[in-house]
Amino acid sequence: MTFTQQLRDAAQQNQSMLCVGLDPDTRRLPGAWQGKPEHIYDFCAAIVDASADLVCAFKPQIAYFAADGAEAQLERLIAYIRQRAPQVPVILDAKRGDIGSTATQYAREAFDRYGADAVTLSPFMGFDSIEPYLAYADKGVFLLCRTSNRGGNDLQAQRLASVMGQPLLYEHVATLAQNAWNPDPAVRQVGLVVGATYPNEIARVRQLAPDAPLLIPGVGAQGGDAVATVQAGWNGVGSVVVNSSRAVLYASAGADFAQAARSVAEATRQQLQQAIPTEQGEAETP
Ligand SMILES: O=c1ccn([C@@H]2O[C@H](COP(=O)(O)O)[C@@H](O)[C@H]2O)c(=O)[nH]1
Repeated sequence: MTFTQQLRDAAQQNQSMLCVGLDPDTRRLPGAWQGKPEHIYDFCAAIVDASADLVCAFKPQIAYFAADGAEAQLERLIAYIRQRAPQVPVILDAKRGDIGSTATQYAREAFDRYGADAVTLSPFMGFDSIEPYLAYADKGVFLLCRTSNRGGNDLQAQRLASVMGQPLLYEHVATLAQNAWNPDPAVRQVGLVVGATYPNEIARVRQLAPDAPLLIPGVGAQGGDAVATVQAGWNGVGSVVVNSSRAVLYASAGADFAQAARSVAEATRQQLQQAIPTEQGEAETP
């Protein structure tokens, strides 16, 4: 099954556009686990248990595991998600980008070692840095397009004088993902990352890439507007995957952390679903 289909099925089954981000900061682990990297897996597995029926994807951020030498726990966690929630795809947030020979190794890391279903990539080094990932036909990639941080403007909002129509850089990335960098439109392996903090840009990206899956971080801790995000990104065709990490993970620092995480995830899921334009409200979640 293709990644896009897997995403659609999970969204449909759980009636959800919510992706829970797994960003385990050891300083914020609950109770006796605080400051103990050996409990990263336990914490994330409890979050998975608490939210598996509420999400369309999980997104582990590799930095939080690698910084503590916890890669083995990340492998274990993804294997656990497979077993606990086989219908829910895993997007490895690694933001890789390198020449083809090195990208081949990064692709092996994401897909063979960790068993992720998709990975985030920087498009900065061009199509040959993306190609090794596309060789895995059933996997997906999300290219950084208009990121959620303010500094994203430094490059992504620059106008490209050399390209016909003079688009902004992020618009050019969206157009590439929709066309030239999307070798098999039927499979649609290439999605885009757009920040929930920039709804106008989400709408523009959706216009340029109507059927690309959009991974949209920035609701919750970064203050992005969940309703505006769905209104901008939803067209009934391309998947909308809205990530929230810290707001869910650290909803409580106490023994009730998993229940509190579930409550926030459930409220966010509902808010996103209710924002689907009414004439399509009962339609299949793409
Ligand atoms: O533009 C981007 C791209 C990726 N991220 C990642 O998403 C989560 C957001 O975490 P929150 O706690 O919900 O703010 C995090 O892993 C980032 O690395 C992003 O925020 N913006």
